[in-house]
Amino acid sequence: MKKRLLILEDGTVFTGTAFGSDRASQGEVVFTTGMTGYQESISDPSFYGQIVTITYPLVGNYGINRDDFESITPVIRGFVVRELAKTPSNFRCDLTVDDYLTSKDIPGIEGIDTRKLTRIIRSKGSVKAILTAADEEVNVDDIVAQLQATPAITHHVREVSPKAAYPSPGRGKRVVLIDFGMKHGILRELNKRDCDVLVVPYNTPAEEILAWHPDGIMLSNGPGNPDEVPEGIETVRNLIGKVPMFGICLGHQIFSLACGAKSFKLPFGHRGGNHPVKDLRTGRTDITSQNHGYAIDIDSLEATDLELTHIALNDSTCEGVRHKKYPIFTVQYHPEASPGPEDSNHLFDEFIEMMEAEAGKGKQHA
Ligand SMILES: NC(=O)CC[C@H](N)C(=O)O
Repeated sequence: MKKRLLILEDGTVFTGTAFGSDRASQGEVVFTTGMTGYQESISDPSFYGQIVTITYPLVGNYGINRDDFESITPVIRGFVVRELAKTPSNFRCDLTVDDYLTSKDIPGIEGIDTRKLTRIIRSKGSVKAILTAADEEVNVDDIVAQLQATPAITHHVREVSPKAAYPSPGRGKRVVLIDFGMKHGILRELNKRDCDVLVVPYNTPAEEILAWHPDGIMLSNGPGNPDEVPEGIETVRNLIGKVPMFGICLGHQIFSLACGAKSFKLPFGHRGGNHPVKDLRTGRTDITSQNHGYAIDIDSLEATDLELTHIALNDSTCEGVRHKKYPIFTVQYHPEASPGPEDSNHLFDEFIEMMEAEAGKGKQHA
């Protein structure tokens, strides 16, 4: 068994056992509190550039299966667990996490104190780290200096958004889905409702989108800082008021920025399948799936046409908004919830109803 090190920019060194790829890797370490759903997390493009640690102590016990991927190519920089199951047992299991990560050239480390790691992230905030072999030549001071000098990764969305548009046909509502690094779950939910979906790259101009005569626009999740997606913000700004919209996570942030709101980086993010969110209009609390490091500043909504609709009950940050004049709503959490609870799945039905209501208005005017 090969030894591997996880070295943090504050100088903390964790020594564990290597699995997955043999290469060294660098990224921002983030923790997620989901007790299951590691396959969906590994393949969620919103984790681009990040080393993911799971707080639940045993990971991999049902293996990797054919059906639960959220994207074709996983883009995490590393995977950190307390204990990795070597002999998964599940009727859907195709291969082990170790074999899967090896095939995708992603390094992992197991046998480290993931609680300690999580407490460091919670108290220090965003932490850069490197995963490397435990050789004699490793000079921790040099690595720490290198980590501290490395600028944060930018342009995440460009790396994960498709290069060209493609259809996912249906007979129902025509939806243009702007893919900022989409989880497949979003497409799955639209397909389930028979939507005629056209998936387009993040930098598709508004005129091109409108030329498809969509009934609605879906803004996907995606990685990185929403302020670094000016093309997306511009496109969305030019679509407001022209067609109903529904946004999720990065899509929610980009829409809010397009309306004049501001975003900020959360101290350590919201990641997991157990985050309570309150709908301020109904008083109902949903348990939600989340994966975000940024949030929209609630105070900045005042100068916009947006109404705050949802808040996180753990830290009272913004979890959803609605446009005061146009049929547009967006949420910071994941109603497509893979992995996670399905409490908020009804939002996709509301999107369909919103498109139907808008189409009805068009007929009355005709
Ligand atoms: N899942 C997402 O879309 C994440 C949005 C954004 N990248 C954030 O971290 O806040």
